[in-house]
Amino acid sequence: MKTLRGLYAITDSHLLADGRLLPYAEAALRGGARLLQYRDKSPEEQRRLREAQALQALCERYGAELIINDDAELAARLGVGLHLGQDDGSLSAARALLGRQAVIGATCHARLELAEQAASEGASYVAFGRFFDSRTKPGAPGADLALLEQARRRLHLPIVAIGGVTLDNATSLIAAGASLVAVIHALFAADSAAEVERRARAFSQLFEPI
Ligand SMILES: Cc1ncc(COP(=O)(O)OP(=O)(O)O)c(N)n1
Ligand SMILES: Cc1nc(C(=O)O)sc1CCOP(=O)(O)O
Ligand SMILES: [Mg+2]
Repeated sequence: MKTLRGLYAITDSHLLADGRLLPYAEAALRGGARLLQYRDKSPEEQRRLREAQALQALCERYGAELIINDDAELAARLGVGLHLGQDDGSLSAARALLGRQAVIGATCHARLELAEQAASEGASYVAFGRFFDSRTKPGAPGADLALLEQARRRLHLPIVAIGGVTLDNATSLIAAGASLVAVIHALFAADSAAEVERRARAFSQLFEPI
């Protein structure tokens, strides 16, 4: 399995509509994103399959991990990773379905006990959030930096920080213990693929030793 550290780019069906999904996702990968999550809530199975396959090919080209949001069957069909929220089905069942090597992540909001549970069920990483005001998910429960510090001490898994992450606040999350920062708006709400690449590179550089 690849090292789970760095920028975690998450697609958004509104920001990446009108032909932007693949060029903007590729720009994020070119800028150094290590994980790319396909997050599309639509019921259009055929389109979702086609898009996920195209993203899989891109991730392979750039040595990154593709993670499917919510949909264990699609992840199993492609043989890629999966992210599950608290209401998205059983993590143990997903681990059994996808096998030992798959990257499987779990949303833990601001609750360490959920992270410990996820770890015991075979999660590869745990995600905490929302740390800041989020344009994408304004109603997500809040989390703070003290939680990240506590999680770093208690858990032995990569920790993802999500929710309103920007180039201005990501350093505080990394310093508090985040192994990955997951970003939608501050990465993909951009006028060009070149700008997405510039932002992705800037996020990625925050993880480099000085
Ligand atoms: C990396 C990461 N962290 C958290 C989430 C949120 O998952 P969930 O609570 O299931 O909400 P939706 O994204 O499905 O709306 C995530 N997707 N990725
Ligand atoms: C999908 C998601 N989950 C969250 C959580 O707290 O679990 S916050 C969030 C949205 C992240 O998007 P942005 O970078 O635009 O804030
Ligand atoms: Mg979900």
